[in-house]
Amino acid sequence: MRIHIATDHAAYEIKEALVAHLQDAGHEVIDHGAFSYDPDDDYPAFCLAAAQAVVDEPGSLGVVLGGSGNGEQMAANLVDGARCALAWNLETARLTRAHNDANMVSVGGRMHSLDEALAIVDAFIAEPFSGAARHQRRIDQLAAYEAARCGRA
Ligand SMILES: O=C[C@H](O)[C@H](O)[C@H](O)COP(=O)(O)O
Repeated sequence: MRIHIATDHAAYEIKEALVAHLQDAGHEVIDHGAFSYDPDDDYPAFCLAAAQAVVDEPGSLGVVLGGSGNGEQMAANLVDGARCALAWNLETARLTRAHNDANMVSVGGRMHSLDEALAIVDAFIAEPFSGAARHQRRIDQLAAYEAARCGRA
């Protein structure tokens, strides 16, 4: 699977480990930054780029990392078509695929050990969307709002 990834300084080491982890698992990882450790960098540009890439490549998934994952999730969700959830354990990671068909996950690198963060991302990637009608109906309602807001409907 093609996976777009981004982080700011707060989870830079986790991103490096995650890229290697995902590549070892056979995924194609596209890194949208940060490309070096800079304690003063800002997450929006990295996360917006990753989210746009996910939307531009249906079937791909995205991972944004930061200290809490909060701002990274907010940034990603500003891109039309991005559905980014902040996952904070295995269950929230699985549920956002199964119920929300999330195409991106945000993880707070300061909230977890490295092993926990990797496991959260693994759980997110492994879980399929359930396809249940009630979940699709709700996703469609959000998409309709987004389309209207953007003048597409
Ligand atoms: O929501 C934002 C993220 O958690 C950032 O990674 C965090 O705010 C960065 O904080 P600082 O610049 O204090 O390292």
